[in-house]
Amino acid sequence: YVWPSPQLDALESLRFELDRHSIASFIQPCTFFLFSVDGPSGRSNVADWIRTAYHDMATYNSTDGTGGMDASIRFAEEQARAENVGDGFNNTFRLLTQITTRYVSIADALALGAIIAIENCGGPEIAFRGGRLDAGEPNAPGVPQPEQDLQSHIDSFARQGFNQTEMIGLVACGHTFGGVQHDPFPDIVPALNDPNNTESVTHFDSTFINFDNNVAKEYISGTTSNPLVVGFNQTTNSDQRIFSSDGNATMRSFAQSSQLFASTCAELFARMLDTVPRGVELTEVITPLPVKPDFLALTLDNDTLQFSGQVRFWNMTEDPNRTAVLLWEDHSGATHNATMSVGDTSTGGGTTSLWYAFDDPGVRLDPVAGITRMSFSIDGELYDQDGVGFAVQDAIAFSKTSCLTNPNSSPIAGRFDIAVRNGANVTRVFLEEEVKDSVGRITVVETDFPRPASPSAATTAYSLWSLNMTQTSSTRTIGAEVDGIKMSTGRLAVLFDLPDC
Ligand code: HEM
Repeated sequence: YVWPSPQLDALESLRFELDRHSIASFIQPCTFFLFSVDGPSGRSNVADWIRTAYHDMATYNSTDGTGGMDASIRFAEEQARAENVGDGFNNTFRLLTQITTRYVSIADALALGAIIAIENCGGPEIAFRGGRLDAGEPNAPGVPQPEQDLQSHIDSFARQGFNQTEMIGLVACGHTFGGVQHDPFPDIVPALNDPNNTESVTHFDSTFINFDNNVAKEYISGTTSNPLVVGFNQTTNSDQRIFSSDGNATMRSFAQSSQLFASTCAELFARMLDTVPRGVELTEVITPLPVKPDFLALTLDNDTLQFSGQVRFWNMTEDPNRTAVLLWEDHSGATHNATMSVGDTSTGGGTTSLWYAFDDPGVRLDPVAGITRMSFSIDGELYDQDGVGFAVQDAIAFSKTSCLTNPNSSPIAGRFDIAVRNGANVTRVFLEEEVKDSVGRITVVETDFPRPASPSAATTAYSLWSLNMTQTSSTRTIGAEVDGIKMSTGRLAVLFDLPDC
């Protein structure tokens, strides 16, 4: 995709800058389980997330297009059903809702969590698309249960959009992680009284914390202890019935080839996560941008416009001899350049990225000339998104005239000034505040800056729009409507660091 795209940019960061976001910290190491009470529980966040994603999807009805990945399993009413026994679903949302924003739905967070868990615990790379929408109410039931017979499972997976071979695959792919707990399934697995497995989990294979084909190898060699294969209760041996339903052909092929198992699972997991209610349009598969600007900020300081930001170069490591240059074009078509300084690195997707910065206060621009787009040059090689450049919107900027009108009040009060470019088609400037609706979906509440009756000129190029506000604990950012299109600057509207008026 072409940068900027707020939703794709946000999803791309979560997917590929693992060490900068909280998701990865919950699955490092893959044995990590945040909710253990009495020591090692035998459970993991990883297994919880993957099972939750499957149970969310399993309500899909391919005939009428209802159900699917829409985070409806967050509703207590779904979790109260026998098909969703256990606290793993609640645990999952307690962690994964930490990364939801207006751009990242709860269902996208769930899909991302499952993908990052699988990939980072030995699994194959899985194609990730974003754009799932969160259900406003529970879906109809439909998750398979171990005591159902084979035909019910074949029918159930067919309703979900998977044929019999794919059913065998998806169950094996899921059951390479985790196991069955005694508490929710006392009729399937025994209490273990093991201080290293406090929740009495009988695991599906001997390597239950990571992805591999041992679930198939141990099944075929007859050494498995999968409680849904060799459980003492025949009725609940659903994996046994499913795995053997084609004469073990599929499981044998998985046991023989770890590569076939990995590639089959990559495809089936992607399809599972992309099974969404009819009408929901997913984005393209998100791949890392080779060059990605971020944290851009424009600040009007008297007669200069300061432009700061960072840019990430995918799969690049530091080299002190390199010259990294920011190039930008102004409204008159002239180009300018500045050398960037080397900043941080970030890792994710098995790759290290290098960040260059044109950090605070950044480069100084003539406000009249402004900026329209930028590109980057590394040792003379130009990065300009195939000629389109990286568009920069200078219609609005934060103005340094912003100040505290009442620094001693509680909460403190101040005036936020936004500089609006003269001649730009800016119809609104507003505060954005992300709030959760009654079912946990994030929406944005906007508070308009009054349009000044006679704009006070900040410079020859910009006029000020002002809003008096008090400090609240919630995070607010600045947005505007430019040429009829809403945009967010991402700029935080915080009062604490402003000078007194
Ligand atoms: C007929 C289909 C299936 C049945 C009857 C079934 C049944 C079960 C049962 C009874 C458990 C134990 C849950 C617990 O103790 O908390 C379990 C765990 C699990 N299932 Fe399935 N499952 C099926 C398909 C799938 C599929 C398709 C996936 C994913 C692709 C999946 C992923 C998991 C995972 C990751 C766990 C481990 C959870 C943990 O250890 O906390 N299952 N399954």
